[in-house]
Amino acid sequence: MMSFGNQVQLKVYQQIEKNIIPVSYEELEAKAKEVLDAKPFYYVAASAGAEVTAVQNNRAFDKWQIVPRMLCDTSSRDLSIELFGKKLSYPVLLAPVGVQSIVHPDGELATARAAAAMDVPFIASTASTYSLEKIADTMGDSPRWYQLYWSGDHEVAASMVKRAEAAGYDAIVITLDTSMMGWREKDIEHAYLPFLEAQGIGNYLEDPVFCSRLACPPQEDMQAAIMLWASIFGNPALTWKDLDFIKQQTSLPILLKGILHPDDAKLAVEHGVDGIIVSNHGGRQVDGAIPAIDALPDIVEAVHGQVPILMDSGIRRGSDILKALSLGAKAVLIGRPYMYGLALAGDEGVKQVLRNMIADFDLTLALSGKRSVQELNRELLKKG
Ligand SMILES: Cc1cc2nc3c(=O)[nH]c(=O)nc-3n(C[C@H](O)[C@H](O)[C@H](O)COP(=O)(O)O)c2cc1C
Ligand SMILES: O=C(O)C(=O)c1ccccc1
Repeated sequence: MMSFGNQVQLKVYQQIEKNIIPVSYEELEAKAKEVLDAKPFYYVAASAGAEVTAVQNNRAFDKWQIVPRMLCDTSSRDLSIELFGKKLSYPVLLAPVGVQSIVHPDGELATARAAAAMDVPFIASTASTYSLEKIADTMGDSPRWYQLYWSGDHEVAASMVKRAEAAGYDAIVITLDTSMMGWREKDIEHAYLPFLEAQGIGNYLEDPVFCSRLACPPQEDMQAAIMLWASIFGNPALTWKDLDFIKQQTSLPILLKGILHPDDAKLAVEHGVDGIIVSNHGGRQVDGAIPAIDALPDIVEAVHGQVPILMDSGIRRGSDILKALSLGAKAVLIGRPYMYGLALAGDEGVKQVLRNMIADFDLTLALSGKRSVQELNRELLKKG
């Protein structure tokens, strides 16, 4: 009986399928730094302020220690989960990341191809270089979710959601933590804001409502389109009451991304959302914010299993996934690791990052004495 994890190991050992990119996260990042120009590299790698939260996102996992169990017959394992009535092969999704063409010309299209090949859902960003329809077209029936940046122009937000539903996306993720960009020192020093270029707003440029707000087609006056984008991108005036508006636009499940406070998690449930993503945006928004893995346990407790809770920010290896799931997350999202895979080797690179991370998780699960994601709980962990 050979598990997913063992198969991946064996293939690499036998050189049938060589790793074309580094395996370790640290080397992956170092290699991406070599091949990318400084501006796009730091746009991806850097975070807000002194990057305390970004560093803590990773370190905070070390506090939790796995206490493996023995003699549990882990010869066959099931990594699948069910979310919103659909089976997913793994408890892993690709986090929404905007402007992906800054690291690879195929951008989100390459990521979408890799996601489909690996049967891992891709959460396409509102701020994608390629339109949400073009992304969907590369994915066949493979699972995909859509991430909404709820713009100051409600009709544009509604249009995005309706387009996503028409293009076969399975869920809507509303990101709440980025009503404006955080204070990112590297990007300010570099005077680099990729969404102030045409490639950054590709998905908006194909939105009929967005274009209807322009005096002429965007191709004739790109500067005007970019200025319009900048004026409507974020919406710091939103409140919980506004959620009803989006709910009325779609029958898809709605998740809120960027929840860190247990009281907000309770409010989310009270307002009828279908899921929560615990996240601090990879440390890119509020420097000094609580690491996502530290916010997770209190939120799990506050929500009492009423809706699924996912998490991201700092997932780098299989053991991180195991810890997050043992603390009550239903699934995790990964961000920067796959962006480096994309930068280094396009869709093949994204595939390999996913394959390695899932193989590592599968082996860590087995060696901890567990056969399935359902068997994971807090009893497997000790707080060190
Ligand atoms: C370059 C970059 C762009 C991002 N763009 C978006 C976005 O468009 N929408 C969104 O909800 N989150 C965005 N995020 C945040 C990710 O979805 C995710 O929360 C974060 O990357 C997870 O942390 P990790 O990178 O430590 O895995 C972005 C992150 C990065 C690194
Ligand atoms: O950079 C980000 O973190 C992000 O969320 C974003 C927002 C708008 C455009 C591109 C990326």
